[in-house]
Amino acid sequence: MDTPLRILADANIPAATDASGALGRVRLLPGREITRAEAEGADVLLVRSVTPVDAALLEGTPVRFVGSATAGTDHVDRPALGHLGVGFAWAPGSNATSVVEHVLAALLAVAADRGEALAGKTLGVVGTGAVGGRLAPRAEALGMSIVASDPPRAAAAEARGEAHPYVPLDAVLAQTDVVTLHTPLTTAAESPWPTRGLFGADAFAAMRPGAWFVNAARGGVVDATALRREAARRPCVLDVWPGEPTPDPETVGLAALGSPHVAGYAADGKVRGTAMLAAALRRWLAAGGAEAAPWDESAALGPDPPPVAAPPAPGDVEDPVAQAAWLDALARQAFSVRAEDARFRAALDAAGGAAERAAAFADLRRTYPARREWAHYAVEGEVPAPLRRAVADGLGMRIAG
Ligand SMILES: O=C(O)[C@H](O)[C@H](O)COP(=O)(O)O
Repeated sequence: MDTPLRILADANIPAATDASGALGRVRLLPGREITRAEAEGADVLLVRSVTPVDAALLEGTPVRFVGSATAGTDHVDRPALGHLGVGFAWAPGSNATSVVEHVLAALLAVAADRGEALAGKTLGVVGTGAVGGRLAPRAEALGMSIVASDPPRAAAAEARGEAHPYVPLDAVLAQTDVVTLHTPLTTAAESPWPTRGLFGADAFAAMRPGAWFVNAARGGVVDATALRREAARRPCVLDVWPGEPTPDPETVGLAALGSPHVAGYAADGKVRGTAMLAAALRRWLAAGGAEAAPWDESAALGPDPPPVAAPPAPGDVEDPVAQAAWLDALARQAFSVRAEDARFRAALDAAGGAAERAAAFADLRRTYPARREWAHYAVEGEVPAPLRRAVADGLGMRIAG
């Protein structure tokens, strides 16, 4: 290519310049400022979830390739991109482990704060893709039993004549102590099983009284009015919100734990997303005859974090309530959902109107403290035998010695 490729990237994509700088000239902008006027000066767009990508953004611009460093693609009109002949890549699964660990940290925190056990509870997993599929075995290792609903996977298995473990959503809601959402956000035009507004008054009414509710998928899967009512009735862990980036202040106030759509923000997951896009962009360029050396992402992540310390053994190591408290005390050394919740509430409380709240929401995400996936943590000290499986396979931390 004679003139350098003009790559316009969301400044919130870590190492975007390192990953793609060898391919062209990289310019960084906040995702919400990637407008049509900016796209007119770009050949390639690299975005995250806050940039709506559609014909209005791209038609008539030089953009020939769009990469989204995200697992979800509901901000991208993929048929429009196909129609315009614009290449597209995204990063499915890149941050799944991060979301799983946010959810596990939150479940342990809620259990510990309520003086309840996690072991022995039933977890209803709604959607068993990259996140739900990884969450289930880890929650099982914490002693939870799993009931899952996934209509697309159930239908595919049935079409192949295969048995499957899925039950209808109503059965999940009726049978479980905790319901956690891990679906994509889809409309009826996109899927026979649309999820937009899936959780309204009826779905909540079908849940057990007092059952916990977790949403780290997309805010639009849940109806805002129903959610506000439920947040007053049951422990709700909310990382995503109807109406993002301006969540309803009352719902925030009522939530057991809240955060600004950062469940997937472990550094490992974000860098993995960058690497997936960089590889896809290289493949796209190679198809047009331009080869470039692969990007080595290892330098983008620092060394492993320091070890975490096994808390003192509980008096009764077989007591599931004490076990949840012990696991929470261990997990929170790596990553504190309570600290994130406090930071979130303080920033939103300090913000005035909707515009200020939206700015605060974006700022919280931009300045999210560094977090690593738990596989990078070694646990030092004595891990009581009944908790070893929960630490190794549930939290996924390494037991030293
Ligand atoms: O879809 C995803 O990958 C996640 O929701 C991701 O964490 C969104 O983050 P953003 O692109 O908005 O920074």
